[in-house]
Amino acid sequence: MGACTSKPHKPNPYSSRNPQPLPSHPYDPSQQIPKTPLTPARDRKDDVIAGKQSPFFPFYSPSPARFLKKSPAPTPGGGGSKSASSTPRRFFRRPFPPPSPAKHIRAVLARRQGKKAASAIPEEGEEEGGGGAVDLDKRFGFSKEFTSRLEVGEEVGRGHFGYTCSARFKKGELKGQQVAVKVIPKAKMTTAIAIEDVRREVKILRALNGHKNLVQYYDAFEDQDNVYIVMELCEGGELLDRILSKGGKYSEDDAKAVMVQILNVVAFCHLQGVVHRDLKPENFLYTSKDESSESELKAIDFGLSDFVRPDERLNDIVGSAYYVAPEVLHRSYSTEADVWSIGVIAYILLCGSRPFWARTESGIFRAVLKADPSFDEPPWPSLSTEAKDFVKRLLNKDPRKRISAAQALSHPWLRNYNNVKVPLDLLIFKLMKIYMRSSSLRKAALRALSKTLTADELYYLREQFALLEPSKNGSISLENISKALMKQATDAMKESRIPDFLASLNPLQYRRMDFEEFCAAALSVHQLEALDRWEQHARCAYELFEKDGNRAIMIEELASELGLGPSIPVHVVLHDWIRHTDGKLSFLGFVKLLHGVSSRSLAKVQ
Ligand SMILES: Nc1ncnc2c1ncn2[C@@H]1O[C@H](COP(=O)(O)OP(=O)(O)OP(=O)(O)O)[C@@H](O)[C@H]1O
Ligand SMILES: [Ca+2]
Ligand SMILES: [Ca+2]
Repeated sequence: MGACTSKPHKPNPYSSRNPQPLPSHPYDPSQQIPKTPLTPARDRKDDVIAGKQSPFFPFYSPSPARFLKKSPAPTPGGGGSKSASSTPRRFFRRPFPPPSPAKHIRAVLARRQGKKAASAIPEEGEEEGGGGAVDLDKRFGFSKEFTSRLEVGEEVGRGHFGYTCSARFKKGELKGQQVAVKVIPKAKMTTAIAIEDVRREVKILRALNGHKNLVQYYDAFEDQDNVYIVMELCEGGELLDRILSKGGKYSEDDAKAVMVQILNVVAFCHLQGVVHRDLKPENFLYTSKDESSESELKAIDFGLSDFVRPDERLNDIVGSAYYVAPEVLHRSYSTEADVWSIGVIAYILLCGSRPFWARTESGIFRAVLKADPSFDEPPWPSLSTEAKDFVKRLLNKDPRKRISAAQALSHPWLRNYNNVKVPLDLLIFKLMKIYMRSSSLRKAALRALSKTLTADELYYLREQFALLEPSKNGSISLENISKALMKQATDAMKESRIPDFLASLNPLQYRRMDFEEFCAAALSVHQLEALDRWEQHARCAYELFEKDGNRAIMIEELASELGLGPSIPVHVVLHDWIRHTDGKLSFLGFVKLLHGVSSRSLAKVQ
């Protein structure tokens, strides 16, 4: 057992001598999360230490989608919305309570603690170390020399899965170096999933080491009782505490400074094929307490993170309720889910309250799925149009319409802030892959659409094209793409199979692509569709297409383009899309063609 746990004044809350009290009725879906006033971190941590009733440990895990099936439960104080599409905010004269520590979704805890049903809920203390955990292999292959290498100091923080102490290397080349050690008790790892999570947390930290906004990883150790993750000590505290100390409101410039750092590290993770899945202000730490200095923000806690292949959708429900994206609740998501969480953080920074709030977990989920966050109440009317547009684009409920982290850094609200550099975005390669597999007809339609892009919209594409270092004649090939990716490669890219994905861009091996074609290939039709001016774009593009690309087509040709199988009566479905007079595409057909094969049928092809 690490020295951390033997400190008499800081008892280990994970020890069976100090069990977390269970909720009085774990089944009660309306169980209230206690109202959370402006709570300094110290108090809430002390609450846990003192063994008071914790709102963080609901032990029952009903299907997180169950709220979709039943009518919304009325919630006291008007916190729940009566109509599915109304935001609970409208029932409040005052803003929501200020942000407070986020709770993990029940399903996360249940899966990781091995609770299959309510009847499986153990008595207090039963879960600690024993039960089903006996035959689990809890060997990680980490060094066993923790106590000889490090001297442990004060506790500096804690979460559900671990607690963190300051420490110092006793010997070796890092001798004297102050570090942080996250201690994860093996007794808490009662399922294979929990063990795998810890294994992956270390693997990801190790692979991603080196980004300036990601906590630096030094080493991992283990003994009989714990896993120890040794990393850089961030002395400036959690972003959440900074938000609370500022009364929940940041100036736009202060919010930009936070956003740029968060987006930088998240864009980097996404390029590596890592999705964090638990982005919240508690999981960003400042390196120093000094607000005026160069204190940097660091992402921590990759405990729920995973590798995701470019074409893959994840399905396990993971995260913290206030920050969880709608598609996570629908069990089909990828890196865009992190961008949603960043949107929630941005909303909180700018106005001081949460965009989706209710007293119960199911109430929060309903709001996330159905409610539109308010941008009408103060201080929103006094904030810049760009700031509002930025937050709205992050909080688009459709992940295909949501902008990526790299795109967020090129949004007008941020693009001129402090020499922001737009990083390479995997999204362009995903879109290029679909483009290359499209028919010449769809390519022509996309080309027409790309000609309608405004200078503002072209900014991101220009930046991405420049990152691919085109040749002197202004074109790129597969080699440019692989070089640009290799420059950024870490071990994580292998895990997330990005090299395999690159092979799908093989047609570019034999030809080059100029900027004009690149725009057609890398533009996102779904994202453009989310803009107010979409109709204009599409009409204008259709006119251009009429001049250059429209031709009489066979219904079968269009059906195959759209991935419609022979069992579907294509004549009936597609009739509206073809002009009767000349057999060419109608406007509706043109728009359908722009969208191309639906992602579902594309997944089948792969
Ligand atoms: N490198 C660090 N430097 C300083 N403090 C840290 C560091 N890493 C973690 N902490 C503190 O410890 C707390 C818990 O760490 P972490 O979030 O990794 O644990 P967790 O159990 O996985 O949390 P969660 O409940 O969010 O899943 C952090 O919120 C932070 O206050
Ligand atoms: Ca955490
Ligand atoms: Ca965690």
